[in-house]
Order: sequence, then C-alpha cells, then structure tokens
Amino acid sequence: MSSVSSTPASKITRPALFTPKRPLSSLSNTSAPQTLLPSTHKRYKAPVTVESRPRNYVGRPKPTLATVPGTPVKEGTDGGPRTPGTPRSKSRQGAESPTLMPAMSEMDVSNVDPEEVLVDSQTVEAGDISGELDEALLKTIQVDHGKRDKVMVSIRIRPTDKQSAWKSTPGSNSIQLNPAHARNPNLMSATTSTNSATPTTFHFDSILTGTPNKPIYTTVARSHVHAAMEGFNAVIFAYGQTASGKTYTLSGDEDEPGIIPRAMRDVFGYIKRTADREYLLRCSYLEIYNETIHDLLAPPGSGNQVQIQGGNGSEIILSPLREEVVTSLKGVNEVLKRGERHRRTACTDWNDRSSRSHSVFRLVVESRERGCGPVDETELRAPSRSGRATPGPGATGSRLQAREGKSVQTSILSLIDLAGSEKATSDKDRTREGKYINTSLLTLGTVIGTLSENAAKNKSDHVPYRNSKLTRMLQPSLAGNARISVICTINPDPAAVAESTSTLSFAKRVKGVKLNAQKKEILDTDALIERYRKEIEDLKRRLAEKEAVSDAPARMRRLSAQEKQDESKAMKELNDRIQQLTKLILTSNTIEEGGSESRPASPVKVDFDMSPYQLQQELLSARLQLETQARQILSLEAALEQPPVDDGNDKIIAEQSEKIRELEIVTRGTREDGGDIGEFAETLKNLRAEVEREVRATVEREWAAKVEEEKRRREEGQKWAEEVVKELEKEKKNRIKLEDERRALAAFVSKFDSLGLGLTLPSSSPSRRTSSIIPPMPSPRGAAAAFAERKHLRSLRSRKNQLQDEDDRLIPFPTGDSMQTVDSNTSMSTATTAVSLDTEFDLRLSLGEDSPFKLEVCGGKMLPSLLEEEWGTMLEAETGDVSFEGEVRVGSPTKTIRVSKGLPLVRNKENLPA
Ligand SMILES: Nc1ncnc2c1ncn2[C@@H]1O[C@H](COP(=O)(O)OP(=O)(O)OP(=O)(O)O)[C@@H](O)[C@H]1O
Repeated sequence: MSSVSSTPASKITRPALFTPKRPLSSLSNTSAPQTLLPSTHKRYKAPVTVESRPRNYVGRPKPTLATVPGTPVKEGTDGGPRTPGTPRSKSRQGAESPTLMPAMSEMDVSNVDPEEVLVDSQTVEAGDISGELDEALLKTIQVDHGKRDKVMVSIRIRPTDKQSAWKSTPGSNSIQLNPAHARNPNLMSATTSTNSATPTTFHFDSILTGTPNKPIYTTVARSHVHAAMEGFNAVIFAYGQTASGKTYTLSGDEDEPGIIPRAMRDVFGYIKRTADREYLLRCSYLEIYNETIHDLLAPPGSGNQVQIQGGNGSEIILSPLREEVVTSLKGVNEVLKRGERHRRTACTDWNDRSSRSHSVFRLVVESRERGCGPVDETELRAPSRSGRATPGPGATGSRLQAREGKSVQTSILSLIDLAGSEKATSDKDRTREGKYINTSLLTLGTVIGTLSENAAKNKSDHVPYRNSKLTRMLQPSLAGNARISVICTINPDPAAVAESTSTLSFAKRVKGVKLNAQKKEILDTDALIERYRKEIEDLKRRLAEKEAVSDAPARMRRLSAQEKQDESKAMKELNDRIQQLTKLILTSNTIEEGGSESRPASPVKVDFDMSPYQLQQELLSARLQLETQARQILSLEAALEQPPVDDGNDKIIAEQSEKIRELEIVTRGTREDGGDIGEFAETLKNLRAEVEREVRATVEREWAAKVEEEKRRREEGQKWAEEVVKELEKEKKNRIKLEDERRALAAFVSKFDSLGLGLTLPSSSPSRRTSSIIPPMPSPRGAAAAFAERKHLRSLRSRKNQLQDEDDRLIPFPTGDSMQTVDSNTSMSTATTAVSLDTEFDLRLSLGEDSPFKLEVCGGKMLPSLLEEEWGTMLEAETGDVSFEGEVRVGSPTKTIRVSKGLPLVRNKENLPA
C-alpha cells in the first residue's frame, strides 16, 4: 500500500483525501465504533484561495477574503460588520471595522477608563451564555485536568468514510493501531512501539471522536478556561497533520462552533455565575507566518509585524500588539471574525483551506473583588442599542487597578491553532511555507522532548526555545507557568498512519512535561504600605525585646563572645530590614512637585506582555499613585510616632536615593528615545539592588572601622596599665633594697662605734677644719660625734639662710657704712616702704646680743608713751619732725613702736655670720 507521499504530485487528482463527510453527528459518542459516512465535505469547504493573501491593501483594490469555514458573514457587512451595540462615539469608531478604521498606529489610540468597561454578573446578558451550559454533561466530567501538574493530552480522531486504521477501547482512553496496518513498513519506522510485531498502543487523558464540538470543549478545554478565569495562565493548542481537523476543533463552523467561540461563551457564563468579582477582558489575535509574527487586529495600512522583546524567559513582551477590550460575546465574535479574515489560508494538495500559519488568540483576564471603588452601576447598565458599550481599539492600554487593599488577578488564556505538518506539495509557495511550518513544529517537538526528558531525569539541559518564534512565544507557558491542554488531531486513514503515529509520539512526549502554574496577583499601594507598616512594627517590637534582653548584665555575663556576636548581628539585621522597609515607604518623598519624575513606588511586578504604550499608561497611573502615597506616608509617619533616625545612614540613603532619581531620569531619557522598556525596568531593578548593596557595605565599613578603633584603644590602655604596674613593682623593690642597705649601714656604724673604731671629732679651728692633709683619727664614739657636728653645721647654715631671707624680705637696706645715718624724710621712702609717717606698724625684729641688726633712731623723738614703756627715758620723742640720734639697743626681740616720721634701720655688719 502506498502512502500519500509516494504518489507523484502531478498525478494527484486532489480529492480532499482526509476530509470527512457530513453529517457526522452520529459519531459524537467517543466510545462508539467508527462509522463510515457518505462524503459531504464540500458543505464546509471554503472558497479556495490560490495564494497566501497579502495584507497590505493600500493603493489597490481590497481582495475578496476567504472566510473561515463556518464563520458567519452577514449581508451588508462585507469588510467587517459592526459589532452590535458598539457605540458610535468618536473615540470608538475604530472598532467598527478594520476597513473603516483610519490608518493609525497603536500609539494613536486613546485610553479608555477600565472602570467603565468592567464585566460582572449583572452586565452579562442571556444571549452571551445561552446554549453553552449543559449541566447534565458537566456532571459526568469528574476529573478536572486543569488542576494537574502535567499537560492534559487528548486525541481527536477525525471522522472518515474509509476504513479506520485506529481503534480506541471504550473507557480505557487508549488508542491502538489496527494490527493489519501495523505491518505496514512505512509505519514501522515511525512507530514508537518497543514491539513492532504488536499494534502500537498509546494512552492519553481522553480519546475523542465524532463531529460535535461540544463534548470536545467540555472534555479538553473547559477546565482550562475556568483556570484562566481563576487567575492561572492557560494554553490550549491543537497539533496534528494537515487536514486532520485542528481548525475545525478550535474554530469550528456555524453549526459546530469550536473551542474558541465556546470558550468565550463560557467566559461570560463564568462571570455570570461569579457574583463577587468584576472583570476586565482584553483580546488580541496574531499569527506566525514564515517565522514572522503578524498582528491580525492591526488596522490596514499600519505596520502589523510584532516583535518578541526583552523578557527574562518567564515573561515575554509582544510589541506592538493591539489589544481590544471586550464587554460582550458579540464584541469578542467581532474581534474573532476580523482576525480570521486576516489569516493566511490556501488550498493545498490535502486541504482546500489549509492554515498556512500558526494562529494565537489571546484573552487577557483581569479581575478583582467587587465593591472596589465607586463604580457607577447605573452607567454600566444603561441601555444602549445592545445593552452595553463595547469599546474598540480606543481601549488599548487599559488596565485594571488594584484598589482598597484588594489585589488584581491577571491571567492569559491562549488558544492556538497550529499549522499542520505536511509533505512537499505541488506548489512552490506552499512548499516554502510548509518548510517553515515543519521547522517550527520540529523545534516544538525538540523543546517538548527536552522538557519531558529534563522532568523525567531531573535534569536541567538547555531548552532551545529561541530556535523558533513559536517556541519562543510559548516559552513562559512551556516552562511551566501555565495549565496546558493539547489536542492532537489525527486522520484515521490508513494512508496517514505514519503521520498519525508521529503525532501520537509527540503527544506522548508532551505528557512528560511538568507544570507548576502560579496565580499572578498584583497588590495596590495601600495594601503594600500596610504590609510594610505591619512588618516594621513587628521588627521594632522584636528589636526592643532583643535590646532589653541584651541590656541585662547578668545574662550578658553568661553569654560567650560568639553568642554576643550573633546577638548583635541579629539586631543589626533587624535594624537593616527596618531601614529598608522605611526606605521603601519613603520612596515617594523624592517625587518632585508636579510629578515629573517618577519611579516604581513599590515592588509591583512589571507585566512584560504590555506594549510600550501600555507601559506609558502604567507609568502615568503609577505616578498618580505615588502622589497619593506621599500623602499617605505623612499620615503613616504620624501614626507610627517614630522620630526620624539620625545615625548618619539617613544621609547615605538620601544620597543614594538622589542617585537613583538621577539615573532614572537618564534612563527615562533613553527610553523616550526609543529605548527598551524591558531594559529600563531591568536597569531600575539592578540600580536599586546596587544602591542597597552599597548602603549596606558603607554601613558595615563604618561599623567595622569603629570596632577596630575601639579595639586599638583598649589594647593601648591595657599596655599602659601593664607598664605602670611593672614600674611600681620595680620601685617597690628599690625601696626595699634601699631600706635594707640603710639598716645594714646603721648596724654597721653602730657596730663600728661599739668597737671603738669611730672617728675623732674634727677641730673647730678653721685651719684644721679646712685641712685635707691631716686625716681624722679614729676615736671611741668619734663617728657619732662627727655626724652630730655635721648636723649642727647644717642647722647653722640653714639658720643663716633663713635670716638672710628675712633680712631681704623685711627691711631692705641701702648700701652704706656699718652705722649709717639716713635722712628720715628721704630714707623712709627709700629704706622701707613698711614705715611711713603717722602710720602704725609692727616691727618684728630678732635683735639679741648676737643680732646682726641694731636700731638707730636719728633726728627725731620717739613717742614717749611707747618709749617710756619699753625703753624708759632713753629717748625722748618729739612730735613734729622725726629725728633720732644716738644708739638704741633693743632689749626684746619683738617690739612695737610708733613713729611719726621714720625709723631708719641699719645693718650691723659686725654681727653678720660668716
Ligand atoms: N471532526 C470533524 N468532523 C467533521 N469534519 C471535520 C472534522 N475534522 C475536520 N473536519 C473537516 O476536515 C477539513 C480539514 O479540517 P481542518 O481545516 O480543520 O484541518 P487542519 O488540521 O486545520 O488543516 P491545516 O493544518 O491544513 O490547516 C475541513 O473541511 C473540516 O471541516
């Protein structure tokens, strides 16, 4: 038996080889044996497009667009029907139709207040959800595959009017190759079976057959759509050989809507049932054609190429990508139709309308608890022509804001219709496209294989995501942060066994990929500040406790040096954390008047799926938040009653904050010049981290220097104390030694005298005393006598010096003869300042027989009262001029005399000691 590829292209009569025939509804039972049906394929074959449709209509007539099978095109709506209910306001005109929309870039669209386009249980209308809920069927689905940590893999076998090469055992979820076909040598090379003699068997989460799409949606997609509504990223994609039914499964037709329209209906059903939340829904539609990403919603004439930018792997940025806010199912359908009209399809040898690209429909779901902020309910329910407003492209950039401490959940639901793998066709262009398709599918297979092997063997081998646009775009999801459901479609025709087996092998590998999807929640500034404030309070309390404990001396004595060090380290860490949080709260203090400079107020995650325009909007709202935050901080500080810490670190922090601010300005400059927003956010993050490191390092350096200085001082003090002790010891020893010597000498002298060996007394005669020729002769007790004499001489000299001192002090004499007469009028003023006219004074003189002084009164009279008493009538004092004559001998060493004029006193040189 020959396979399709073995037939020369020229000889192909081009029947739609694997196209099933309608009606196929009888095949809806997944466990029912396959029934062959008459061919009805022409019913849903679309008009054939001969080549890939060019997108640029500018300057030439608009081509007749092929419609996706089953896509309803209403009369008079050619070129894009207006979504019913779309308001005709100027700002939303662009939503009406791509052909009516003015050529404008994404940056031109004005922003729409997200609060006005929220969807909740009250805004969803019956028409949005009718026909989707089949509760009876839902009850039969027990397993929620969307919550597993593995990819959910299902197989859909397309109906065929020929004999099926595959059979599935009811309830076993396994698929087996008919043994007759297993012997096909073409198959043997492709099969993954270890035993080629037996039919290949594969096990998956579900094996689905038949035409109806409803059970397919319920089984393979519903749980994932719900996961997206709950805040998890979710990806559903169809993989399989060309014409195996991927587009039919995802898009379906008018009679049998596929997963995408059903998912959108289910989204509104979910919102209707979830009364406590409100939602902001945005959708985008793109395709990857020949390794280039095109925005299917971009207005004609504007550039529609999308780049994958920045991102660190866990997040990617698709830019510029148009996102449109939708508030009703009609709005979504309008967007879908518009996107599908722009998809590239073409007739191939196997499929009249083959997808020539991978298409990705994304729904960004943002939600928060209801009751946040003053939403005007009456406005939301105000009847328009459709009952609601469906803003168009003007809504690009709208983001739901977290409010009143409540978080916003953000998730993305991606519904992907991959192009089918195919062999070379008879058409050159199709072959070229096929090469791109096959290469990217091959890369997807390699990536899946590596991920699966890494998970199985606990390895972390390099995953070549960047080898194709498809895998690069799917990187965050494939890396684990999404719930993934894969529908592998196979053609049961015996001629396609090799391709089907290859598809099943891929499906088997996908099952090995591990997932760990996380909810993404964004907190508002209030909640963050409140969280920081609580943490600061808690830290301060812990710090106070530690300080109280460390102050207890008894305890400290018991702690080892290491424990003390640990304790102070822990305290320092607490302090650092407080500083860090305080700094985070105080960030908005640096916002300048008018808010011209802004920076992230809090570590709110940046969404890397945002376009530059959206980021600009984000920055704008962040700026407003920061201003609010600045006011909140003031009241927060007052509430904390915390005086600002002034330990020098504040200065460093202020300097570093200033530095950040400057760098932000510089970075913004770069951004406005066309720089990369991702890099901008990354740079800011790095700078912040760098500054924190720097502050920490500076503080540590300062403390280390202080500790070193203290250590050095202590060491010096200790050395000094040791030296003093040593000196004292030495002094003490010396004293003891001297004392011993003195005692020994005294004993010796005493002994010497007692033996009669003392020296003879020296002669008092000057000649003998000064003689150095005659040595002193020893005599009994001579030594003691010699000591006594020397002692006497010392006392005499000392007395002489004393007298000399008194002499100099009391009465300085003029030089002159031994007996000098002094004119009292002059001498008194010059001889002594102690005596003056009419002045009483005490004259203390030690004038004995041997006194070196004598008192001579000349030319005057002493007052009789005094003189009589002391010296009798020896002198007669006259009042008036004082003039004494004659010699007065003073009988008492101390006399008090009263003079009227002067008292000359002269030195008696004769009595002065030698
Ligand atoms: N389960 C099904 N029941 C009825 N018709 C089906 C089913 N699956 C596919 N078809 C029909 O088979 C034809 C090819 O299907 P479809 O275009 O979905 O294949 P495909 O895998 O998307 O192909 P390609 O990769 O070339 O785009 C279509 O006419 C479609 O209506």
